[in-house]
Amino acid sequence: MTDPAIHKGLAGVVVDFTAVSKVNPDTNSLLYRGYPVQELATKCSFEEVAYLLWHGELPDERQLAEFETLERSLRALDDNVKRVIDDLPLTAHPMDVVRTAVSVIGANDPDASDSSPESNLAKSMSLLAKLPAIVAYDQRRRRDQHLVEPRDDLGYSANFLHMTFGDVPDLVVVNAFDVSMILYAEHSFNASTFTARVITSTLADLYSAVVGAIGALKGALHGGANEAVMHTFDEIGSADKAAAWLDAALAEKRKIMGFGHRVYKNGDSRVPTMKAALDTLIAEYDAQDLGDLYDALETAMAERKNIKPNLDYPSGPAYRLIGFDTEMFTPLFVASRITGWTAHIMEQLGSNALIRPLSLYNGPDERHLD
Ligand SMILES: CC(=O)SCCNC(=O)CCNC(=O)[C@H](O)C(C)(C)COP(=O)(O)OP(=O)(O)OC[C@H]1O[C@@H](n2cnc3c(N)ncnc32)[C@H](O)[C@@H]1OP(=O)(O)O
Ligand SMILES: O=C([O-])CC(=O)C(=O)O
Repeated sequence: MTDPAIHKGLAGVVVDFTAVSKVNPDTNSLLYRGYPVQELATKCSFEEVAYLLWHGELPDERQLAEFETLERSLRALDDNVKRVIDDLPLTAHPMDVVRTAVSVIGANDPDASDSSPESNLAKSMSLLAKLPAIVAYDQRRRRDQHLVEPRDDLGYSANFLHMTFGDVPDLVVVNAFDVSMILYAEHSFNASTFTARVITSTLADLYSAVVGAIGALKGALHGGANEAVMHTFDEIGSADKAAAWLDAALAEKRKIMGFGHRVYKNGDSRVPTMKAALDTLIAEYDAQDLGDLYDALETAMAERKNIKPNLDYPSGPAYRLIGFDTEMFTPLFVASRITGWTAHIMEQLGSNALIRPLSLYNGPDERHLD
């Protein structure tokens, strides 16, 4: 009997249907519930996109107003969550802080194990509303600054920046941030979403699935790359050093963070939109040096490896310009991706099958104790 084929990393394996999003590398497109993400990024708010991902349709005026009112009412952090964050050392990575905070919220929810669609939607909304407060609180405590309370007269992104920096930046900055939130929201069966679906498939609760997804997103091959891109930029220093730096890095067989993708082999569909948002920030902050470095590394990588940037490449420098510390970048991804993760958790539960693949044993032959 021949051995079954092994699909290392599940590359190329189709494991289920999804109606949440469609990633098409042939047309270099990404649809959320049928809508091109570029159109959503220019015409919709992050709140409308969250509604779309959860409900399958964009909200009408009344539905959006209700959604916004509810989201704004849930933004404040409970004291028990703040206390747990306060007790975590500053040596803890912010992703560990977010992961722990979500776990605490879950442990304090008396309805944690109610997996009805209504309850899971309510939990998803609560996490969507609270994640900005968690990220902002952690960013501020690392800067020895006090908590800034949420404002319910502001939209999601403006309030997120207000809670982080103590004021609302120019509209161009809020818009660029909102675009990044929309682009990061959903991407089919990526590693963190698949993790959430695996955990959900055991009938564990939504919080457990989200905590697991945060763990999967932390890695540098996935969400952690937006932070790693900035470390690369800091290591290189300036545009004129990019090509030599890249040659040395490739000679050492290093992976260049923010480049390459498991599904897209000819460029990430989201990059042009995020690069345009980055360009508005470069103009706003008069940061052409950063833009030059971005272009120089991208060009050198294309020449040497013909590998294109993924979404983390423009997002990292955008978050730097907005003012976030580098290690806060992946938690920003969490704040956005909570929408996609929870949409998939609800979809998985809607037609569940335990996810349990097979493996081919290659250990010692059967043997026995004397
Ligand atoms: C939002 C996101 O999560 S997007 C992904 C973010 N992650 C990163 O930016 C990390 C850097 N990129 C990578 O490590 C990879 O491109 C991945 C993990 C994203 C995709 O990996 P895979 O689909 O497994 O591709 P794989 O690693 O097999 O790459 C194919 C070839 O391209 C090379 N390659 C791919 N990406 C890179 C890179 N960023 N730097 C250098 N070489 C690369 C590989 O070394 C390999 O070369 P080889 O055939 O000579 O061995
Ligand atoms: O799809 C992937 O493998 C990774 C990615 O781009 C994402 O999760 O946004």
